[in-house]
Amino acid sequence: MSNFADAYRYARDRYADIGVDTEAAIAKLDAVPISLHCWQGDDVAGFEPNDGGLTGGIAATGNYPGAARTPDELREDLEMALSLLPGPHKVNLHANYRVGGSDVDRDKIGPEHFTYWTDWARDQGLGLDFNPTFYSHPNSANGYTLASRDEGIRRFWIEHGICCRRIGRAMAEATGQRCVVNLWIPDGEKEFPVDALAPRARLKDSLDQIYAQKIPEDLVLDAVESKLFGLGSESYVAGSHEFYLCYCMAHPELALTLDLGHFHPTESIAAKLSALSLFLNRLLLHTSRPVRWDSDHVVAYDDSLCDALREVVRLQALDRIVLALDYFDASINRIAAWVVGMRNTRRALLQALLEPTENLRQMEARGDLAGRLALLEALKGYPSGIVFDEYLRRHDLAAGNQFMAAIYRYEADVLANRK
Ligand SMILES: C[C@H](O)[C@H](O)[C@@H](O)C(=O)CO
Ligand SMILES: [Mn+2]
Repeated sequence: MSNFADAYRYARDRYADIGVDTEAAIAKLDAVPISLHCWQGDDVAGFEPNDGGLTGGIAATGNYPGAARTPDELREDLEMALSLLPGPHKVNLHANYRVGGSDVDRDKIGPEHFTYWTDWARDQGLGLDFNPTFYSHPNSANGYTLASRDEGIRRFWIEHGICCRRIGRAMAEATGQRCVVNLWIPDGEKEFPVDALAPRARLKDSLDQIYAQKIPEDLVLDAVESKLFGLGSESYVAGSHEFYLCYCMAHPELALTLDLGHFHPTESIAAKLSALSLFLNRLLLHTSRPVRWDSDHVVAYDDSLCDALREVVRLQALDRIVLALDYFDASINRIAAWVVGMRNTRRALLQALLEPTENLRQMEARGDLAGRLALLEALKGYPSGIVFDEYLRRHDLAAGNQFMAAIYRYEADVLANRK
């Protein structure tokens, strides 16, 4: 028997001793689709003519060579990354990644501008998620979109939001998988405004118009994403956590999006989930990693990620909390950024599925807090990594960082030619 098989047998038995079935955990893990964000592949540039570069208070720092420049190159890079990833995936697109339709602006885009992606996704057996793009456009230049005091600007962006839900529905119908349409706007200011209410009242009215048309939830799940600050909106964003939390309470068909980089560094997303899940039907987690600010670093296998996914599993909420990656690191090979971040996210989910949660709950209920502590601390030394390696092996994927060999080859053969 191989060392790997021996190692997995050992790990399986260790977990069995504490009442955890590693086979069941692997099966659950392999059923959870996680959304891979296209915008890591080209530094959030998109394919529209755009002299103004990336705006909206977000930044992709670094200039590692080989970023995708065309839809074909981005699709090729996505396929390369997906070939190194186990489990089901969706690809997350933004509206400014449309192909064709240069004669129309974002307030008039339609499903016909995304057939390049829907045809591809259907052939690849992938689901698609979608995002309206409320930045990197002349009509977002003054920092406001759906909360703008300029009614012409606000109308333009309301129409864009309505178009994008229609496109999301078409993506679901084309792929046979529900499309999550996540709305995030950059609207905000460097200094706290005297009238902080009016932009939020306008945002509420804009959202009411965008979500007026009901779309069956098996086709589209609408999500709204809060933020604490952005570059140039350090003191105030209209779409704050409180705003969207209240909006979702009033519109229970919506999902609230929590981006792990969108809160104060001391805030725990994990600690929020149980309270939110009592009142909201749906949540969307953007796995990201802030370093000092919302710096969108590649997701690391760290406490913030592991705690959040452990809570999702403890809440038995994998059917109600959707997972999507969101970061953009332009300082390293972008395929490696996708693979590291996605493997870490799935590995953290597996670790959560390998917890003897019911056993721990019973200890807690009978007041055996020492026993709970002892088991939780012991779990930190259990071989979840060996179980993940077995999961990779079952997908014909090498363990550890061996995937880098293929990425180095791809860089030499493909990326290096993008001059
Ligand atoms: C590109 C995404 O829409 C964006 O990253 C958003 O999800 C966000 O987190 C902005 O800070
Ligand atoms: Mn996000």
